[in-house]
Amino acid sequence: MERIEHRACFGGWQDVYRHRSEVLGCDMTVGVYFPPQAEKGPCPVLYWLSGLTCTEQNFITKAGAQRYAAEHGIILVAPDTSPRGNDVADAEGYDLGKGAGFYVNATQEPWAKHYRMYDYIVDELPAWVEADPAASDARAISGHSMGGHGALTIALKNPGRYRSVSAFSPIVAPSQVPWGEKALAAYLGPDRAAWAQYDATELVKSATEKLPILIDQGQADEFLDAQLRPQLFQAACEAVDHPLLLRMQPGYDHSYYFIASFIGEHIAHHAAALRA
Ligand SMILES: N[C@@H](CCC(=O)N[C@@H](CSC=O)C(=O)NCC(=O)O)C(=O)O
Repeated sequence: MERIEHRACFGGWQDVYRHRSEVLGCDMTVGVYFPPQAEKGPCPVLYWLSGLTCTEQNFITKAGAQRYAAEHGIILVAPDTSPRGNDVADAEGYDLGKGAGFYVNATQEPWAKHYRMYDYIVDELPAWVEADPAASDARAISGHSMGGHGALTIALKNPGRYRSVSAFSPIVAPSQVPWGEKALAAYLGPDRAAWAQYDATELVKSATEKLPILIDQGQADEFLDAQLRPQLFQAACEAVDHPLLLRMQPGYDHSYYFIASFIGEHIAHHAAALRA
């Protein structure tokens, strides 16, 4: 493990690490923000999953989350969005391959060898983070777009593992939209039954834990109707009485300006659960 960035930020430290991932079979970069409270004892951790085309840099440089993490004493962990390296498979286009891991364990060639982002986020990354005495095992998860899909599906599939979950502009029904159909077909094959295990709108129907979900969605989001379709998830939640607060925010698009505008409220939402 190597620390490759170390910058003072709101009384704490914004670091970036490179570490070996055995699950992914490559080196990975991860942004970790340590709030000032981490110098005095273990702090809870919010895992942030970024969207298509992102690395760890997008969130740590654009969201402005560190100010709120410092207020609430929360460690922020922002991993890269796919395996990386010259021997890792890739594809034309921004929505498949590197930068587009979709937080699944691929079963199809040429992806299966490295594209195991689900196991990386659920198991390997927390084990690495929590080996640091500054981090406790109280976890929350959030993300944006493809990362919102990751946060929702991972929380729904792992009852008891996360104290809270939220998402910005998530892909809530990947089996029903072009981004998801392309990625799930490539990574999991043509059998749509396999896709359901990574589709929040399907998973919520049988969720055993009623973890309240906070979603913010911009009404001026350029991907809203074609790729995101939050109403599909809202209807599924209503059908099974799963607690969901879906906030449609007038004027906001899909960008990090939107995330920066509401990240403080999301971190307060997570802090209430993590510090309860
Ligand atoms: N038009 C873009 C499409 C990629 C894009 O918008 N990526 C979003 C996430 S979309 C869903 O996962 C993003 O977070 N971009 C990084 C940023 O800093 O804004 C393109 O063609 O690249």
